[in-house]
Amino acid sequence: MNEVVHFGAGNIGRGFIGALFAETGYHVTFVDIAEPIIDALNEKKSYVVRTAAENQETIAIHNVSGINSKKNPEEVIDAIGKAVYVTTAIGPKVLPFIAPLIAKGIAERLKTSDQKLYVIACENQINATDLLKKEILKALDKSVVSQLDGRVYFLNSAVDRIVPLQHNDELLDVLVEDYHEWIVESDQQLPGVKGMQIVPDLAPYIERKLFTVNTGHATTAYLGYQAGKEKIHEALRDPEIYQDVKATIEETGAYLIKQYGFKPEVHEQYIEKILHRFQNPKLNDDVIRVGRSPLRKLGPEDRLVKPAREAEKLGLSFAHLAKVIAAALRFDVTEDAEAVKLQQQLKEKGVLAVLQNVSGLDADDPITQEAVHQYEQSHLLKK
Ligand SMILES: NC(=O)c1ccc[n+]([C@@H]2O[C@H](COP(=O)([O-])OP(=O)(O)OC[C@H]3O[C@@H](n4cnc5c(N)ncnc54)[C@H](O)[C@@H]3O)[C@@H](O)[C@H]2O)c1
Ligand SMILES: O=P(O)(O)OC[C@@H](O)[C@@H](O)[C@H](O)[C@H](O)CO
Repeated sequence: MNEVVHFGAGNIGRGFIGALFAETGYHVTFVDIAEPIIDALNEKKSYVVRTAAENQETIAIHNVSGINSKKNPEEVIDAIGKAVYVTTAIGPKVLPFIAPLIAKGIAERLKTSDQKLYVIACENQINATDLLKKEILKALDKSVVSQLDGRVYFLNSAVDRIVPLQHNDELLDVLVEDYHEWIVESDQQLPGVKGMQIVPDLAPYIERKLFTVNTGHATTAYLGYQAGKEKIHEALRDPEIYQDVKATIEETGAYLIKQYGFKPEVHEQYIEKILHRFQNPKLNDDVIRVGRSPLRKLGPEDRLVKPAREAEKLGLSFAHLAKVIAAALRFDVTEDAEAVKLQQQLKEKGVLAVLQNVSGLDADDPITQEAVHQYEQSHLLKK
């Protein structure tokens, strides 16, 4: 049986990427640091994925196991030696921490195997695999780096499936939406995986996904949080929030259409489909999950600031995006380490310094000015 090593046995790992591999017929070794999940994987060797849909589908996932990378890194190195794919879904900021172990696995593998290995980061970040590759290369000797060509391939990808926080009776089971899309950039055929789509140029796909699904999601979360909503579908029941979310992804849409030549009517259908997905009450998705890690989401290349800057460059509207940037600054969730850091920085340094340091936005940038204006307005609103 062909082998896959997947880092991150969390919601997307078990509910999407790992599940697709297992359904295709691969054995999936999940690598994680969450002991209970790894123990349960090794004990049960299976779990169930259920779709949050009217006609619920129940998919039994078999041929899975786990390795705790903190306790047994040498087992991870062995598993990489036998794998066809190494994939990740752990969050982009964690990639640099797992890269040295993947590098060790690759170095050992190259001593004995000529089989091709495909490395794919499945994270919500543009070119996440490039980032992982850079970190892996840093950890490898030059003599090993020179052997990678034609043997180890690093492929960027875009992943789309909403998997909320889980509240199931069984620890490993996962509730997911039925919609899913996994697009991998490659100029050659890859060993088959059910549901994986291969394209020669990922840019239009990843930007369309990140700047529509994730921009719209973040907008719902941050405006929803400000309005005291707990759930994404509840936030969208508020007509004002719904209008703001739609207007924000119309702004990113105008940029995407101009940049990539998407047909406006087709893009409009894409937007409508996404709004429909967000409103699924069976997902019961939390505002706090979707708004998580606001420092990452306010980053210069992420879902809010990047499309605002692109719109600005093209002379398009960015007022709604600026409003969401302001709302993100109000995300004050004590369980979220980045939200705590953000609020601390706002208190100590002020909003202009935060927008400069976190988002790379200068004080005299019209996006900054609009965001600061909205930030002050939202303060008045809150009181
Ligand atoms: N949940 C979604 O709807 C969704 C959809 C598309 C993409 N994504 C992306 O997928 C990635 C994972 O998201 P998620 O929702 O599955 O998160 P999650 O928190 O459910 O899963 C992440 C897993 O990574 C593990 N992990 C953390 N640090 C680790 C380390 N050093 N070594 C090994 N494992 C480690 C955690 O223990 C956890 O099990 C993120 O980049 C996210 O943006 C999520
Ligand atoms: O995972 P994040 O924190 O980058 O973003 C939160 C959600 O928007 C995200 O997980 C979506 O559910 C997902 O990207 C849908 O494909």
